Amino acid sequence: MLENTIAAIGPLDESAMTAARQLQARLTKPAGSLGALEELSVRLAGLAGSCPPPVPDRAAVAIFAGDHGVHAQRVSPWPQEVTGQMVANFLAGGAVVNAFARQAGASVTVIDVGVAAPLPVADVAGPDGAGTLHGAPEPAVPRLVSTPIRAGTRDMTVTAAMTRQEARTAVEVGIANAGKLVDAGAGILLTGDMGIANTTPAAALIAAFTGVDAAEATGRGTGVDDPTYQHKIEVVRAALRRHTPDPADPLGVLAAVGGLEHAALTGFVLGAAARRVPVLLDGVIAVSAALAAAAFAPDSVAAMVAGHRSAEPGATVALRRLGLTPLIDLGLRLGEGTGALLALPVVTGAVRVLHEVATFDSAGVAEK
Ligand SMILES: Cc1cc2ncn([C@H]3O[C@H](COP(=O)(O)O)[C@@H](O)[C@H]3O)c2cc1C
Ligand SMILES: O=C(O)c1cccnc1
Repeated sequence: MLENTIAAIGPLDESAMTAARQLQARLTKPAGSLGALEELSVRLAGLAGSCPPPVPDRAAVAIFAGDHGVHAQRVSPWPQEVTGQMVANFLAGGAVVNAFARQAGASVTVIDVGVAAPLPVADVAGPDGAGTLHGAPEPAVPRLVSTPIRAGTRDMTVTAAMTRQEARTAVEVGIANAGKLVDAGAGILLTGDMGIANTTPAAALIAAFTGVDAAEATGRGTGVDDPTYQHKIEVVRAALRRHTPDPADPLGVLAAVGGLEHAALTGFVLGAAARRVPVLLDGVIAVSAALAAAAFAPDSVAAMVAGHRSAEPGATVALRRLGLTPLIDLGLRLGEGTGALLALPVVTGAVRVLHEVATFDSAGVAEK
């Protein structure tokens, strides 16, 4: 499945992009006045192979959840059980991602690729547990997809986080879920993540794929103090020294220093690119996975839209390498898919312009 997906990923359609540029020039606004939205609309036309491209409606956020053996190195102040507890919170509709998904009208799917604790989902009451909704579209009930690959990764400072086969299975779970959501009608996919300690493998992936030092790729995650931050950098450095991952072998990099949700997100991005559907990236976990996707298939970058600039320094390193400019920059450092959801109306707006705005000719507006 991985090889077929990579083979299906191709470049943008130049003629659709030319048509979109020409249409932008005829719309009733000064040329270039929509800034980054104009180039985004052109790129989405190239991705869809049509002008205008479809409005990216029926947005779907996929939250890949997993645990991390490297948690044993005390790289996060939070106990590992929080991963499963937050999954239950997502399913009950009570997390920040749920509030933003209701606002954006996006569906929420949680995919368990390796949460260590048994999920306490039997107690989940449903979306009404989230309290009163104010004027939001009726929320789709968050769904759980249960495809655990192992009960968390191994500790990457001791051994490879995953076998190559486990990493491949996780990538393929991501591809399969992208395909299922697109088949169900999603016009845009959004990345989400949950996994206590997952900013540590994200930093290791970013250092491995870009070659920056561990100190540049590593951030404070949920908010570690100064001594823990220095220790976290050393943990990332030790893992890289142990495995010397080869950036030309993305499956090997994911297996050595990645996480189950990072690998699944890699597949999710590849799956979106293969189906020529845009994938809106969230924060540092998403962009670390996007680097792996770009290593598998350089053309997959054409399907990626950077939702926001995470406060994690590694995110900026990764975005620079991918050549992506984030749509919003609000100092967020939460994950879950929250930054991607906030950026969704920007993407929808960029495409809606091509569908709905009058031309100088049709509206009888004089040109300069
Ligand atoms: C209550 C809570 C909700 C979260 N939602 C996302 N994350 C985020 O924080 C975690 C990564 O940070 P670190 O590497 O420092 O552990 C991930 O689970 C990520 O999704 C959360 C973290 C917590 C504690
Ligand atoms: O950028 C993110 O997505 C992020 C940052 C800190 C903690 N968890 C996620």
